[in-house]
Amino acid sequence: MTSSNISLTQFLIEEQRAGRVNPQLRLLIEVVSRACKRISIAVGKGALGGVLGDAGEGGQANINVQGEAQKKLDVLSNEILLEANAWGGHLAGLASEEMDTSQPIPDKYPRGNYLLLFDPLDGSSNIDVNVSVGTIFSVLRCPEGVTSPTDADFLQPGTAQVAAGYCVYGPQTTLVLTVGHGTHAFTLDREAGSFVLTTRGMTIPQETREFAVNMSNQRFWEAPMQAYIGDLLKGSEGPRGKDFNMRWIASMVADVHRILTRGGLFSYPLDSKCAAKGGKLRLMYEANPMSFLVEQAGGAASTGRMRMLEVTPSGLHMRVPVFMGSKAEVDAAVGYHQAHDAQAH
Ligand SMILES: O=P(O)(O)OC[C@H]1O[C@](O)(COP(=O)(O)O)[C@@H](O)[C@@H]1O
Ligand SMILES: [Mg+2]
Ligand SMILES: [Mg+2]
Repeated sequence: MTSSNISLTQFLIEEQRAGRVNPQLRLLIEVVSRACKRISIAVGKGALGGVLGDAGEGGQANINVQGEAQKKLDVLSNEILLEANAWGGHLAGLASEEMDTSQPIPDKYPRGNYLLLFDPLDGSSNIDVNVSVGTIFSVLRCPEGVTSPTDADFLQPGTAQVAAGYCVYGPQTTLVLTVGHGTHAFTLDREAGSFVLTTRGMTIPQETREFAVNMSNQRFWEAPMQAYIGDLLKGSEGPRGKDFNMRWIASMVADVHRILTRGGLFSYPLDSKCAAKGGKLRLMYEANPMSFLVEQAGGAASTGRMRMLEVTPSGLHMRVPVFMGSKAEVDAAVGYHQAHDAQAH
């Protein structure tokens, strides 16, 4: 990454002058980035901050709306994002992977025009073992005339997003952002306390020799996924004619960050364990914001059967199969699904 002297604040002012963000959206992104700084500090303290381990009392785990045991840092990150965004006047409502329903901004605060959705801490299983985790966020417009939004107001396709981003808490804390005009990376200068633009216009190579998937689920996958990965594993001796490498961090933010940096395919396909739920990853908090960032960097994102950003959400916590990254490789994976479905009819 090349360093610049442009802070996130300066970048957003430039974007505002160019007419690509308005003052309310600029404030929203600033507030989210400040919350990410606070989460980064909490993650960095680890055991010293008493933030590791499961949330809950008396040995009883807290189970969230996803049916998953919450980590202390899941709860803390959620609270940091809620608290930071409640009173600024830039939002009409918020929704989080960790909350059952959306929350309108309380009456005592001014309301803005935007809806914010987030996965406060992605890759929770990696928190306790000191492997990168992150925050993912998506911004939608509040429908015209709605002053107190309900869940239904959030059910907009990914194409309606006005901004999306993630912050990965790894060896460096990096915020990656799109407002619909390219995907840009900002690295946290820990001493100065500000995010500095380090890559303007991230670009994902079209071709790749690297894929990311949880291989332990192989026997639970659908036939087209079995066929696709089977051919990748045959390498130079198979129909793809080249050897592939595999990486799986099990933090979507970290896996997608690698792909935005050097290319690759990220996949969490449908499997028989998660089929009843529709998939593992969440459309509104994970798949849509990441798909927007990946498309803005020249990549592609699909469910395997349709463009991710065109999926009509049926619920706030809807889950979907995910394929994203280098365009030629996403197209290849989609091709296996199309061929299978065509044969089945
Ligand atoms: O443990 P698995 O099945 O490999 O799943 C890993 C995936 O689950 C996730 O951790 C889900 O996100 P949360 O940690 O926010 O629930 C993704 O980040 C990651 O890609
Ligand atoms: Mg997640
Ligand atoms: Mg999470």
